[in-house]
Amino acid sequence: MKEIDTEAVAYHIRGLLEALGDDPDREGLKETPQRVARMYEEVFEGMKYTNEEIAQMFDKTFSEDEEGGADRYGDMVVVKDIDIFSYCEHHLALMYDMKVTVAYVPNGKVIGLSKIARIADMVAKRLQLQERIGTDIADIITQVTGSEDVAVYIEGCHSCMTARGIRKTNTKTYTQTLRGRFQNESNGFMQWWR
Ligand SMILES: Nc1nc2c(ncn2[C@@H]2O[C@H](COP(=O)(O)OP(=O)(O)OP(=O)(O)O)[C@@H](O)[C@H]2O)c(=O)[nH]1
Ligand SMILES: [Zn+2]
Repeated sequence: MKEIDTEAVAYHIRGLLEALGDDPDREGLKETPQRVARMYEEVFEGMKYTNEEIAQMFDKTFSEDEEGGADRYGDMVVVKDIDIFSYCEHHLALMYDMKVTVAYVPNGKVIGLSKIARIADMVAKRLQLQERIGTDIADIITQVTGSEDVAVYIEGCHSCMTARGIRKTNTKTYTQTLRGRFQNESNGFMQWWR
């Protein structure tokens, strides 16, 4: 774990306000550097942790006996429409209206359902690519459950594409990460997408 240097963030936000030609000492901006630093500490919390540390943090699994032996039948667990926000690493711009669907086939251990949403939340709280949010979630689910059969489907809007640049306000991006048996048998998963 590493801390975010909030003092340095505040210092640089002040410099940014100056660079934009504004007066960081005027009434409305006086508190802004500290406020932004506190906000960044919250929205970039995931930058404090590696994927391994996030896996340890949310390693709440149950053995198959307790859960009725779902894995004996190769049953799939799907948690659908986890809503997240993230920030694109190219523009520091918001990714919004994002929904994540995670599926996996338990391999002796099932993970607490809320932990799947917590993992998605935490990896989104980084400077990200939509593609990498998917691979980060899949890596962590595999580490926690020991299952290689993981799929992650993400839809999202990128403000760097909607509010500026190409300005395609209705455009959504869809990404999928398919691991293990989902690479060959993804049909059963795909019916959960929408
Ligand atoms: N693959 C991927 N690309 C992204 C993501 N978020 C933003 N981008 C893209 O990153 C690219 C950066 O391109 P650049 O040409 O360096 O930046 P730019 O001049 O601002 O590009 P425009 O957005 O086309 O104006 C753009 O095409 C963005 O749309 C993401 O999550 N995944
Ligand atoms: Zn961007």
